[in-house]
Amino acid sequence: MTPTVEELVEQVRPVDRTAYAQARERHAGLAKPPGSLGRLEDLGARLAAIAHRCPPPVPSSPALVVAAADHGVHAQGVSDWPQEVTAAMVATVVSGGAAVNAIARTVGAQVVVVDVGTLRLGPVPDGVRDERVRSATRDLAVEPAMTLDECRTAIRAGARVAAELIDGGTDLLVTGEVGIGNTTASAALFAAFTGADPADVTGKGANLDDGRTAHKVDVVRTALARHAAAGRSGPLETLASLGGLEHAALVGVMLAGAAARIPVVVDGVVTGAAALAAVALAPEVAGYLVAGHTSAEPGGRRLPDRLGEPALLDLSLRLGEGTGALLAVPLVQAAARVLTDMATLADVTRAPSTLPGPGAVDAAIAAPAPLRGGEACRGRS
Ligand SMILES: O=C(O)c1ccc[n+]([C@@H]2O[C@H](COP(=O)([O-])O)[C@@H](O)[C@H]2O)c1
Ligand SMILES: Cc1cc2nc[nH]c2cc1C
Repeated sequence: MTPTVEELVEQVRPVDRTAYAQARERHAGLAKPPGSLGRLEDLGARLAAIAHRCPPPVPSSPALVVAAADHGVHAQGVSDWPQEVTAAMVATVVSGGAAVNAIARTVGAQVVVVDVGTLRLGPVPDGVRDERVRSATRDLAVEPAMTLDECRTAIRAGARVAAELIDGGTDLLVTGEVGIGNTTASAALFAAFTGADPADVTGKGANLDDGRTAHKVDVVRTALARHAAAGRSGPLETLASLGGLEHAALVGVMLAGAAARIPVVVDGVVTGAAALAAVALAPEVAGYLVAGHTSAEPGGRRLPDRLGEPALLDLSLRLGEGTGALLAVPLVQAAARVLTDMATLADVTRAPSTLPGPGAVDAAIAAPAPLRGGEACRGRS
């Protein structure tokens, strides 16, 4: 039985501050000037906190979950593309021809496509996980996009897919999505969860021109006013009112990953909007999320602030699918491997003859404070 949304929230425990501190201390004693691996050290310490152990395991089986759905708000003219492109891109991803497949092959990640609500007349194609809740959301500018039940069902579908992957050995979850019109829903979620003005978090999505982007801002504004007029509401109501079925499914992926103490890499503005909803539902989830890249879409630029750390990459990507998150996978693996594989300064002191410059190394490593011992975790012995 898939847990309820409340049970999923309940299963998320805080990350482990002790493992974090141990990793920080270990970093200080590794064979490098302290702090010289910069943000890779920050990430390594966070991975230890996520795994509740130091050193953290080196992720070897990353899996990307691409959640797909369509959007009723498309009727407002907020996208340059027909809705059929969503189903077409789902078929492309499952057949291996999308950008995300090229990157997944490069970084050795499994790709799982989950249809939670695309518009289609027939069955979903072979190879696509069929978790359709309904055929597209309602128009969020005029009414709640989902009922609470539909929203819960999509969250639980995402959690179920993630839990099955984790049972099968996945040790790093990567989030992705496809959904024509979903940058409008994402902008609405960013505005609702951060208090930002719609003009500051709404962009051209998949190449909308300037005039129609201004109209898109108005649509987001209308949706927020409608939602506000409906009265005070919690995170689930906000997600159901303004989000998409793929946002909800990705919330489920994030909750399940956090519950299993597995890092979850966030992609662009769409998965970022899902991350805001997940953190609003279960604040401890934030500790398990890694911002993979900064999307060029304006909302995406705000995500790192909300997660409390800069994204790992900024390559001006604005495609979605999970492309930027997947590109960050080797960084996550390297950050963990540094903590498991590197020699310590103490090891180096014991074997100075293996390093160049007779006497120079001894002198150089005499300068840093020696390991205090006891607290730092051990990597290779
Ligand atoms: O994730 C992002 O940062 C991102 C930024 C711009 C566009 N997208 C993708 O473009 C599609 C939505 O664009 P639009 O203009 O139809 O809202 C959807 O399939 C997303 O995957 C995604
Ligand atoms: C072609 C295309 C590919 C995509 N991949 C993710 N969103 C997309 C939107 C479009 C339009």
